Amino acid sequence: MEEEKGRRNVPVLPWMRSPIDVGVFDECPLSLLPCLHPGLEEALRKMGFNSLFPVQVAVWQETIGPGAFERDLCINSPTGSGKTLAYALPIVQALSTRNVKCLRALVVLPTRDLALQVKEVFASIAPAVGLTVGLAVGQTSIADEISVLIKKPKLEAGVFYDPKGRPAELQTSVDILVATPGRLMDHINTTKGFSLQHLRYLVVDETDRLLREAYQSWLPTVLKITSAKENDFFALNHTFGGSTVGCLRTIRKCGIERGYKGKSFPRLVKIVLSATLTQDPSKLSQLDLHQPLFLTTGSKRYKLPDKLESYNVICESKLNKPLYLASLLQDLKGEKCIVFTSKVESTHRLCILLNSFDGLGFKIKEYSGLQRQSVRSKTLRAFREGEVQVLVASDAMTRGMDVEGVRNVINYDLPPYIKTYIHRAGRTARAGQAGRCFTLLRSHEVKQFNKMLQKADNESCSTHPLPADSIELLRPLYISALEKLKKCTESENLKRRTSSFKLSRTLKVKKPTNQKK
Ligand SMILES: Nc1ncnc2c1ncn2[C@@H]1O[C@H](COP(=O)(O)OP(=O)(O)OP(=O)(O)O)[C@@H](O)[C@H]1O
Repeated sequence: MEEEKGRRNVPVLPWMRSPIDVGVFDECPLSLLPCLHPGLEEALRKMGFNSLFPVQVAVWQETIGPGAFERDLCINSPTGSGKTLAYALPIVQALSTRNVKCLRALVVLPTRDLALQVKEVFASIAPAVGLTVGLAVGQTSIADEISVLIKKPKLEAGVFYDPKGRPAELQTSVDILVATPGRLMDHINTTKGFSLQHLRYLVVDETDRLLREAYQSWLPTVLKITSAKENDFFALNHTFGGSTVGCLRTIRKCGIERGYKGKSFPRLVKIVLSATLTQDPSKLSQLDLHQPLFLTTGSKRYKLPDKLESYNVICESKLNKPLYLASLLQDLKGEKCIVFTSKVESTHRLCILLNSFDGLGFKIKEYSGLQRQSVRSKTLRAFREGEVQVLVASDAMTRGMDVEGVRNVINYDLPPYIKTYIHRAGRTARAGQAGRCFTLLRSHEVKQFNKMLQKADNESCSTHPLPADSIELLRPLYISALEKLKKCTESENLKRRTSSFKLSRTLKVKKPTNQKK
């Protein structure tokens, strides 16, 4: 049985079997980091960073260091270990010598809030070396986005006009673009002047999440555009919506380097990352990786942050779970905390219920995929600024979100997979800080839960006791909170029914007019 378990942990792909262990790297003070651009060092110090984290040092070595971006990188490193800067810094440093402004680096993320967060990291360092960062996430109208991303070109050194192509009119005005797949595809398909022709770096962050869904085939589309040979560009111009691809060309050095040999265009360098990177060959093959190098931490497939403490909280019955949660929140005394539920509907109900508990004394808000993006962003801002202490969240919050000062994560619902546990728990204990993850369980679930934790090298998960008197004191408040929840749900249902009735009446009134037409 043990052997079988062991065998299951061995990656199928040969290049994954001899990874670089990020765990053997130490933090490196900025002053000792070889080749770091002085402008970037200054920008990092302004961010309060005086050294690079191990994963950042390891990636630096494979990109700016002797590795020289020769291999595509697959990075599996714990939550909060600093993966964003691990790719942002070498890309910005490598592009700092560029002469012509055009889109050279594309970073794709699964959600808008994550993309905004990553854009902030690039925006903190890129201007120090004269680079511009753009965002394509659908936060503003497509017209507004285009006005930022595309500009009328000036012919600069290194660019020549191609008489065979169409006249140069428009070109991308950012060097680095952070995008979500949907909006990226909108620009590829319809935005005049949006070109990936000069792309040198492609980052697929939260890779396993992005590979799980097709998202309008963004990946094959990007790979097709960027792997095209020089002669194919005109053809692609027609295939991908008539952008000005083919009009401008950057004259590039075509060295006899690994991966470049015999090609007139340097290959696209890919960096893929996650705290739970997939090892599935069929998924990874979609990325068309070039001599991939696997960087991971330790020998286990999954790793939790070093300073994360995991606890379970035993609830005597399913019905009383909210009571235990309220008691736990009280015990945590208003420390910044994220409570995870497994369904958007329960997120909503639980948030109303907690807010109906008189005297809990802290601000509680909901963050879920059911809400409009603008509402979510507002809540997130309030949580970051400390105006909200408890966020009741669906799994929309699980991945990548980085909020300073989150001391506790609570799994109100048992996470279905170890990957879910890792990403949820990873909202705390970030950047070497301490953090705690509590999971509310019924006693019969403890065995299953412990078994799941072992997959992440976590053998010890002790029980966090709640004072019995605090539960008893909260019980009457819980009963009245349930009443308030019932009233609130009824009034919400009534509102929903009324608005759908009004909508159906409006449609009926309009119908004859449409039929006439
Ligand atoms: N060199 C550094 N020094 C100090 N803090 C850093 C450094 N690098 C990153 N950080 C901080 O560490 C935190 C986590 O970084 P980041 O969000 O990149 O983690 P991650 O590995 O991508 O996590 P996840 O897997 O959850 O997305 C951020 O708050 C970031 O500002």
